[in-house]
This record gives sequence, structure tokens and C-alpha cells, in this order.
Amino acid sequence: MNDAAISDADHTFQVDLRGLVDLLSHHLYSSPRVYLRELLQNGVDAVTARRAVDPQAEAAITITVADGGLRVADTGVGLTEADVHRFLATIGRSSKRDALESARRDYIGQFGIGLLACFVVADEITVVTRSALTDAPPVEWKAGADGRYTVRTLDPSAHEVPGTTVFLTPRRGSEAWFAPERVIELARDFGALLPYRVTVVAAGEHIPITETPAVWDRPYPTVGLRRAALSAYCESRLGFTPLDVIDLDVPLAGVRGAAFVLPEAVSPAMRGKHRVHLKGMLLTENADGLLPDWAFFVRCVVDTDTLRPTASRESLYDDESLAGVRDALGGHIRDWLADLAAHDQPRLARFLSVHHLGVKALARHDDELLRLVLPWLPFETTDGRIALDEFARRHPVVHVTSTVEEYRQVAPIAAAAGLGVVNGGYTYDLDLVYRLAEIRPGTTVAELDPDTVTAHLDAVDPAVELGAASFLAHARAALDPLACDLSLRTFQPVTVPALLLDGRDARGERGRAEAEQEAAGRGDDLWSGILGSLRDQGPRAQLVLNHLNPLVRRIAGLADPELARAAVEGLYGQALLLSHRPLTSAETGLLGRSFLGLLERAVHQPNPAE
Ligand SMILES: Nc1ncnc2c1ncn2[C@@H]1O[C@H](COP(=O)(O)OP(=O)(O)OP(=O)(O)O)[C@@H](O)[C@H]1O
Repeated sequence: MNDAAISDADHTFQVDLRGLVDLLSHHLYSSPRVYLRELLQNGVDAVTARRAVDPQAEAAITITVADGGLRVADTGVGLTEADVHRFLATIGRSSKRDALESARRDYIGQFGIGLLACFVVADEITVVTRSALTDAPPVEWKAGADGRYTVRTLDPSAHEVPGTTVFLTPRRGSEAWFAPERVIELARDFGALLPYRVTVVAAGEHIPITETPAVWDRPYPTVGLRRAALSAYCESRLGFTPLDVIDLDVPLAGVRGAAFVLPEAVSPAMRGKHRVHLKGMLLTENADGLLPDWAFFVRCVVDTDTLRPTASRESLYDDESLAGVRDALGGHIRDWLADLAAHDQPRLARFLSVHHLGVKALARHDDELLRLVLPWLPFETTDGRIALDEFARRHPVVHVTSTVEEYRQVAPIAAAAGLGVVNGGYTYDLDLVYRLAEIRPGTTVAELDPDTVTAHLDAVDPAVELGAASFLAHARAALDPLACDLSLRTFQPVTVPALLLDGRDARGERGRAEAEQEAAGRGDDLWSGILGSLRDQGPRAQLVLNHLNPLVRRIAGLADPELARAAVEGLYGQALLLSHRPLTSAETGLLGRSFLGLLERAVHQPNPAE
């Protein structure tokens, strides 16, 4: 044999089973509890395979907890000795993958690694199996976590009927996974919806595990009883009493189940936590991606026979089928909402009082739904917390603020002056209010801008304006570098001396003015020149002084330029603080200057006693 012949020889990969089991237990499965799921699943698939050839064959899986160990027996198809070598002893090989496409869809398993999950809790697996397809005697397969296995033929009396029994003894430290109550709990969790009868036998007692048909598939005499049964199911499986129950049924994707409306508001960021069964077997209690993001107000329990699991079988494979199911389930939730809007407004109102945020998120992308739920969606407005549609009926021009602070400060004054204002500062509200114009012809939506508010405030008597001319000239000169105009008006309440109005554009202008000053401070003439040239085009903020306010009346009479400047800067600063906006460095400087200037004047007043 020459060198070339040696190097060309075929070699076979060796698998280090210990390394593989370590990988599975620490990186693939989230908990050793999956060992029971894999055993159950193999039992179910084996029965399915047997029933494909013998539809009348018994279909039962019995888990017996005894002597600290576990025995899982099924009445499935069983294995011949050749099958044992081929399927049990070959990692990654699955008889289900070899099956015809049509039959493959009936099985839960597909990867050929599930049995290894038993090595997460046991050092040895013993399988005694007898094929239902041949007359071959039973075979025993004993495999160790070190990768060695033995196969021997048994006397027919060792397994009198076809089927398979798997024996496990816990590894030291894993005993808790074999405790009867733990086994019953795991079996119920994973197996309650399986299509064949599953029983746990512990201390001589036979405990039924399967509760089929699923609660959503059972017949009920009335709609009320059905709701009550589903609510109780939600309580036991998801831990809350739902506000409402929505039936889910997507026949094309073989998805059935229910969506339960959460009784309390949750953050839109809190998604997932859906319970998904695959052909009855619980896949995960934490499925994400099953519903559109906007449907964060429901939790689902579904059974599906088309969605694909990942190899860990603990989440759904994110593919086109899942996307299709997500759309279809989203459609169900939307239809439910539309139905409430049309036929059951009290229930809709109860739902909206908890989940209006979710519905607003949904309605933003869905005109039809927006039209449907709009009459009941609550918004904060100057007419109180009312529906947008009702508000639009009262106010042909709907003014909206883009921040909560702006609303708090300006809306009461604007409302007193006869303007209708909606607070657009909360999540989604601004978008929705603007969309109103498209959906409701004849309605105008406008940002609450400084000019509109000022125009609605009562002008002062021309004689008063004339008397304050000197003060106003000094004050305007003081505010000009801040890109702010000044006007004198009267408005309620009298306790508010000044109102600072700056729409979104004016805020941009304030930023520009700040940048210009900074550039000038750095001696950057070119940049400050460019910024300066933009100045005249920029919208300006408005400081509106309230001539009903006694302090303002006195200030308006000031003739001393220095005092007038300090006073108006003080009023500007106070109005700015009330608006809760972040201060620019120029504004912080102005506030400090004005406060100290006024303090200085206060302490320099001649003492009448002297
Ligand atoms: N109880 C059983 N009865 C009959 N055959 C079985 C049984 N358990 C396992 N097998 C055979 O052993 C093969 C490997 O099983 P294993 O659980 O490792 O993988 P799988 O079920 O095919 O796929 P998955 O990794 O997705 O669970 C199966 O395909 C099946 O042929």
C-alpha cells in the first residue's frame, strides 16, 4: 500500500458522547426537565407509527415511578435489532426523517437527538423493545453516557406485546427529577394535550395525565360556560383571570387555542410568554414572535401541527410559516376588537380603560380599526379625558401639543381663551391626533403654535400698551438675542405672570441661536456668520406677559432700562422653568444674571430708617 492510498482512505467521524451530552445539557436545553418530554414524545411518535399500519392498535403511554427510577412504556411500533443499531445507537439519525413527507408531518420528533436528553439525568439508558412489524423477539439495548452500548435478544416473555419500555435510574444529584410528584408535574405540563392516553403510576396509584380534547375544543352548552371554562384554564396555566377570552383558529396552519386578555396594563415592551404546544406536546411557555408586537395585551395558549420547533424544542423556528400564523392570529385579535366596538361597547370600554395604549399602537397602522375604535379611545384634552371623535365634534380645529409639559403649561390658558387642545405628549397620541384629519373629513389638526395662542389671548387697551412702551422697548431688546418676541396680553389665571410659547420650530430656532452664540464665543466667525444669516427666517418664541397680574402691571411701568431688563429676564426665566424644558447655557446664564441683578438692587435700596 503506498502513501497516497493511505491518505485517500475513508475515515468516519468519532463522537465523544460525554462532550455531546455536556453540550446538550448546558447549552441546548434550558433544564434537565426536558428528559421526560423527550421520552413522552418518542412514545407518542412510536404509537403514531404503529397506528399508521394498524389503526386499531392500543395507544397508551405509561410512566411508572418505582424504586427511585422510572419506566416509560408505550404500545408503539417497537424496534427490531437492526432498528436499534440504526436509530437508537446512531446519533442524529431519526426514523422519522426517513419517513415519507406525508407521514413525517405526523411526528413530533425529527432530529434524532432527543433520547440523549436522558443522559442529562441518568448515566445509563435501558430500552427493551419488540417490533410490531415483525415476529422478531424483543431486544434489550443498554447504553452508557460514555458511548458504549450492548444489544441482546430476550425471551419473548420479557416483552409480551409489541412496544417499547425505557428504564432510567437517576444519576447522583438528579434524584429530584424522578420524585413522583415532580414526574407527575412534568408529565402534566408536557403531556396534558397529547393525543394518546398518558398515565403516571406511582405508589400503586394510576394518575391520568391527558386532558383531551383541549379545553377550547370541548363542547359547551352555553357561551358563558365556555368562557368560564377557558378563564379557569387560563388561571391554572397562566396564573391570571383574564379580562376576556379570544378564540384562535387558523385551520390552514393547524393552529387552535385561545388568547387571554391580561387584566392589568403591561409595558408594550413585555412580549412573549405564550404557551405553545406542538401536536399536543408543550413546546414552550415562553414563545415569542407568535403574535404581532402590538398585541402585547394578550397571552396565548395554542396547539399547532405545522410550526417548526428549534432543535432544543424550546422555541419556535422563525420562518415564513410563523410569520403567516402571526398575521392570522393578529387578524383574530383585531376582529375581536372590531366586534366589541360594533356590538359590546361596555366591554370595549372596560378593555380600553386597561389597554388603551396597546390599541393606540395598533390603530396607528390600521385605518379601519382606527375608525372603529376612535369613538372610544380616551385622550387627555382641555375638555377633560374624552374620546377624540367627541372632541373633534366640539372643536373643528383640534390643536395638539407635542409634549406633556407644553400641554400642562399652555393648555389651561389656551382653553380659557376658547381653544380646544389635546395633549399629544403621550406615546402614540400625537400620531393618532394627526391621523384624525384623514379619517374624519372636515376636521383640521394643528400644532398649538405661539401665534395661535397669542392671537386668542385678549389684547390690552391701546392706552395701556402706550404707557408701557418704554418698558416694552427695553424688554424686547433684552429678549431679542434669545430669539424671543414679547407681547402684552390679558389672560386667566391672573396668578400666571408670563407664558412662554415656543412651538417645535421655535425650539429649533433656540438651538440655532445657542449654536450661533457658542460659535461667536469661540471666535468662529464663519460658522457664527452662517448661523446668524439663518436667523431672520427662523420662527421665534413668544413671551406673553399677563397684564392682569399685579406684578406685571408694576413691571410694565418701569422706565429704568436696567431694571426693566432684569425684570423681563426674570419673568422669562420663570416661564422657562415652568415649561420644564432643558435650559441652554445662555438661558442658565440669563437666569443667574437676572436673579443676582435683582438681588443686588434689593439690597441696595436706601433704608428709609437711615
Ligand atoms: N419509544 C420508541 N419506540 C420506537 N422507536 C423509538 C422510541 N424511542 C426512540 N425510537 C427510535 O429512535 C430514534 C431516535 O430517537 P430520538 O429521540 O433520539 O430522536 P427523534 O425522536 O427521531 O428526533 P428528535 O431528536 O427530534 O426527538 C427515533 O427516530 C426512533 O426511530
